[in-house]
Amino acid sequence: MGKDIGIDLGTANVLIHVKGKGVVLDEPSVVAIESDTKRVLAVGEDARRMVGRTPGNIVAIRPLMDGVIADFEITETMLKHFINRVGGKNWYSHPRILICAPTNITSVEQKSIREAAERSGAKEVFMEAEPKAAAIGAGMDIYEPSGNMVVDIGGGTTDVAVLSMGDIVTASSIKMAGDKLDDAIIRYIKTKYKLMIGERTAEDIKINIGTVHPGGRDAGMDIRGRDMVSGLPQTISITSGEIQEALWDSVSSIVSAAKSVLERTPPELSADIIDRGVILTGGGALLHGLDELLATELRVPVLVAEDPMHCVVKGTGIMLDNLDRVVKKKF
Ligand SMILES: Nc1ncnc2c1ncn2[C@@H]1O[C@H](COP(=O)(O)OP(=O)(O)OP(=O)(O)O)[C@@H](O)[C@H]1O
Repeated sequence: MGKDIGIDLGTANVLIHVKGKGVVLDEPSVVAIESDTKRVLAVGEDARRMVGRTPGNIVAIRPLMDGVIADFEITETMLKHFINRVGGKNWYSHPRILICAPTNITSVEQKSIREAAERSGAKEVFMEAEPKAAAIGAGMDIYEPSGNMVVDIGGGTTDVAVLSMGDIVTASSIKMAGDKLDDAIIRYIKTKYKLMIGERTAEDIKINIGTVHPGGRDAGMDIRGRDMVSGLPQTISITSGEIQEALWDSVSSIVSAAKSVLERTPPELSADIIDRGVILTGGGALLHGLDELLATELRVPVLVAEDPMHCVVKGTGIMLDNLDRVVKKKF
């Protein structure tokens, strides 16, 4: 008998839940390949360490971009690799797979996610909207007739949704999330200091000293990059205040997306959201000060879910228990 598995196929990370076992895999969505032979050299964390550090004939690819598949073959290779790793020799037959996707992707994009899962060995593929899985994984009771609002900020997309009676009432999905915040930091440092830094450094800055709440954090960091004028390596010091400035425009789009969903929400459900608060999930929920900024802007309580990066995959795990009943094959 095959086991059912739930997959959070994210732009930044892939997480897999195996029914009866829990979350068994949490790896970056990166594949390193030799460009001339197309041979796969590493997948996941091993490949991530190579990002920005590969010699000419090796490329470290992130096959998903903005929440959707950018490179189909590499996504399939990556999924197969991860599914085999968690199943090992124990897959007696092909598993049923529940996989999540952002809410506003096109039917072609949906089809390509489904096909990648099918070609990775699934017997049957079920798809579910990411914010629904996130809300369930965050412990919200979305099956009651009351309003629950979730903001899931990943690497590629921010998905905002109000859910009631098991379904999405209003939603918005924007291609503004962790990756674009890193890009904003790269651009800021390039413009202000004429210093080129890599994606990994930008992410480290965001996590270690970044904030979006005025005066919320007062930290500093020495960073290294390549001076654009001399072409030589250089070290500079930056502060949390500068990163807040760098992130301002990008974070404003996340705030606007959340506002627009609230504005379209029926008043009874809005009243429930005032009582229960908005729940933040995804890695972006950990961005320093985002909860406070959203609470100020939306004028409702905002809470970060426990273990926000695991909410979607945990949600798939809970839905696996009732796969035939609660999940549609299409959404
Ligand atoms: N402490 C932190 N502060 C700010 N951002 C963080 C922190 N920890 C992780 N992140 C960011 O969270 C993002 C990854 O989150 P997550 O794994 O939820 O995304 P994903 O599910 O792969 O993406 P998507 O749902 O968009 O496809 C990355 O951009 C990462 O930089």
